[in-house]
Amino acid sequence: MAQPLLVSAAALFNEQGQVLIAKRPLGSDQGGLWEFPGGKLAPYETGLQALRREIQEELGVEIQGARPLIKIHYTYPDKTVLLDVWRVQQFSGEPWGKEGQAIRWVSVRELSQFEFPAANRAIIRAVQLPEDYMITGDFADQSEALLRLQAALERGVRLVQLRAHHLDAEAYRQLAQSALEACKKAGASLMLNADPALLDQVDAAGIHLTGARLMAARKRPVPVGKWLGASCHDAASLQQAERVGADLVTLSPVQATASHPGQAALGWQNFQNLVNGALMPVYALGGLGPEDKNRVFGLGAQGVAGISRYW
Ligand SMILES: Nc1nc2c([nH]c(=O)n2[C@H]2C[C@H](O)[C@@H](COP(=O)(O)OP(=O)(O)OP(=O)(O)O)O2)c(=O)[nH]1
Ligand SMILES: [Mg+2]
Repeated sequence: MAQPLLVSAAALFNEQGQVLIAKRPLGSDQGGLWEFPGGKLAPYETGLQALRREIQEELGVEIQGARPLIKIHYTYPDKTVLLDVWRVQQFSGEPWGKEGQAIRWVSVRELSQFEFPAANRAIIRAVQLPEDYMITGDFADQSEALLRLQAALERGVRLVQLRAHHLDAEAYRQLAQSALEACKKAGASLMLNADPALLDQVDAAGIHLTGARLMAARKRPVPVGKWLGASCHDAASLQQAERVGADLVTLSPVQATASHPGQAALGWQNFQNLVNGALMPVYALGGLGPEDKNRVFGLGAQGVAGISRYW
């Protein structure tokens, strides 16, 4: 296969948390579609060097701080691109369309309303999703679960998976309804680790499929506009997640954990190789906490998911 075209691009954020998008000129590749500004690496440039140069050339701003957001290897009918996307929150200068292109600041929610090249689907998810994904752990009763949830929301958690395999369907539904109210008040998204049909009764952000539900799914089990998450452990489950249109996945166990004794750990090298082949944001799960985020960003992951260190 031909070498992929190496491209660096920036998700540039302003202080209001809006992200900058630019319109590709008509007549260019993917012309007329919106994009994250950036461009092709010159020979011998690193991704970050190309990013700095392209953002200066296209927007007239100087990047002061950037971290890896997501890498997407995507094959179009005529070419394969490797898009190396960075999250840029510190820069100097006021961006303007130096090459005559239209630019706009939009909220991350609004991003879904603009037309982007096909490779950008996963990038948009990565821009919209937070760095931490809390999975609920043990609790004695509903009130303890809600207290722990409330405390986590106050610590800043914005994506929560309600995992409670010991509850029957009715007890789970009741807890999910209360958890949803708490999450909505905090501006957080709630993922139900449950039968996708429960979304008809509990208007949560989405469904997180267990490994077994993922492998049994034939098509995307949730409507557009809801998130679909899935638990992956290897290349086959990542491929299946891609096939059913998952928006995000957890990949585990990166390290051995007390909650899943006896499961062999992937280790960092396998984790990185699997993330490189994934076409959606990947959360590292298994024995990790917030202090591991910088390491996992460097390996191409969205962030860290966890029970023990978050619950
Ligand atoms: N910059 C950017 N390119 C994208 C995005 N999504 C996507 O599929 N691409 C593709 C389109 C192009 O084939 C390639 C980027 O090339 P480019 O045209 O921006 O390269 P460049 O800025 O160096 O442009 P030029 O010097 O060739 O005019 O990656 C995106 O969000 N941003
Ligand atoms: Mg460009």
